[in-house]
Amino acid sequence: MTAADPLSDVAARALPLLDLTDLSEGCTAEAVRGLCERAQRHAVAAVCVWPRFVAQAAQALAGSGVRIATVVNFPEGSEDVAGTVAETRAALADGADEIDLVLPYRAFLRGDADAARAMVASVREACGEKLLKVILETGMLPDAGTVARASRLALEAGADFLKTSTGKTPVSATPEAAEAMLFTIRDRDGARPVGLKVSGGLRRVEDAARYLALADRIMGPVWASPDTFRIGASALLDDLARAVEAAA
Ligand SMILES: O=C[C@H](O)COP(=O)(O)O
Repeated sequence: MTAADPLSDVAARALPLLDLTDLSEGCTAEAVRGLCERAQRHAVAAVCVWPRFVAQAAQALAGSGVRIATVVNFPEGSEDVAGTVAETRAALADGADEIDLVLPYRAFLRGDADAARAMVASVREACGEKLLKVILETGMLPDAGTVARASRLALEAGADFLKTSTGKTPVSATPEAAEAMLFTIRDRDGARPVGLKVSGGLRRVEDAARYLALADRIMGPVWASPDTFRIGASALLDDLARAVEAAA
């Protein structure tokens, strides 16, 4: 994917990679019903909803191929391990396929890497075979070197995906952070497949194009698939759908 690719091609490629998200404070069962309908209509990768809506989404999307993601230790990253593990187990029991865990990034920044590692390892264990994405909250990390260190910690503790942001801080995904995460994924030891989810503040098809181009450049043009690359967004679907429809 390059800057010269038509936006309709970008959008067609991005739709099956989308984690269609509603993590708004005032989210309602009615909003989740609409979210699930749109997710199914556009065959996105997953919906990402608050834990209290997982059972509803799992029921609405049963047999559709759209996966159910939810968030734990979200958005502050400061819950305790036992509570976060309990939250994870409850979400899985309700039908979650994927857990998006906020790294205790404040502890990590204070130098308490052990606390951050223990959280990821404990939730990894609770997840079993289910997908674990670890949100680094890169907008709160001071530089690319710190993003790379947090990425390595999360991968070593068992993350299946690195994810940039909660969407709740002033700075969300940036190309610089995504690049540092992709380099860490590419250069890690071991053959276990690992993916990247860019999230937070992505609104336009051009945003998707920028991150897909980055993934293609660093990981190669056939790497990005729903198993390795997701775009988490609450307000991107309409622009993607418009671009696809405009070309039809
Ligand atoms: O996990 C994804 C983010 O919460 C979505 O952020 P957004 O509302 O800025 O798209």
